[in-house]
Amino acid sequence: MTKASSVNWQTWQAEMPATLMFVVRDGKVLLIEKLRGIGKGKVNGPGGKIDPGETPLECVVRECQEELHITPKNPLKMGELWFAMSDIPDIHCHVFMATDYDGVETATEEAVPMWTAIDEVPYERMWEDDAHWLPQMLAGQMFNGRFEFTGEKIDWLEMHFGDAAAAEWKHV
Ligand SMILES: Nc1[nH]c(=O)nc2c1ncn2[C@H]1C[C@H](O)[C@@H](COP(=O)(O)OP(=O)(O)OP(=O)(O)O)O1
Repeated sequence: MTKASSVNWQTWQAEMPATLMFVVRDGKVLLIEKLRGIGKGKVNGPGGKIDPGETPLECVVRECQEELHITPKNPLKMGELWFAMSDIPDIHCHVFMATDYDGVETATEEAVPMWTAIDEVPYERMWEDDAHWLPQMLAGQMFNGRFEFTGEKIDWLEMHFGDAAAAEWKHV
């Protein structure tokens, strides 16, 4: 990106903390078609808003239980995403991966499960930022990313990958 960010990221604070989970097994990733909330109609991982008093890890497990009736085992934090939005609250999203889970993935009022080959992830049906970090995360890299959106379009972005990126997370 050539233009400068219009956000002061040193002082920026999100109005909404949130989470995402990507379960990966046998070369496939468990995505959802999201039926309500922010990003309704898009493909994403399960996840949602962090409740007051909840940790990101507690939230992502609860959201997987609510949305898909599964409990991910040993979730590993992989990244943080900072979204400065134009028309919805700014979001600080904690992204996790897991390779195993209890339960049977089940469609609910919130989500329809979609096992997808890692090389067939439908980025055109996802938030625009996902193509900037999900391939790298699925290849095992930790990351952080800052994005400015107007509506659902990215105006500016900055991504970092690797251990140095994890050192910049605002929350462990
Ligand atoms: N730019 C973006 N890219 C992305 O991949 N996920 C995003 C995103 N912006 C928001 N999300 C996700 C993160 C989180 O899982 C979700 C937060 O909104 P939701 O409305 O789904 O929260 P909840 O499931 O808690 O909502 P309700 O239960 O409907 O109140 O949206």
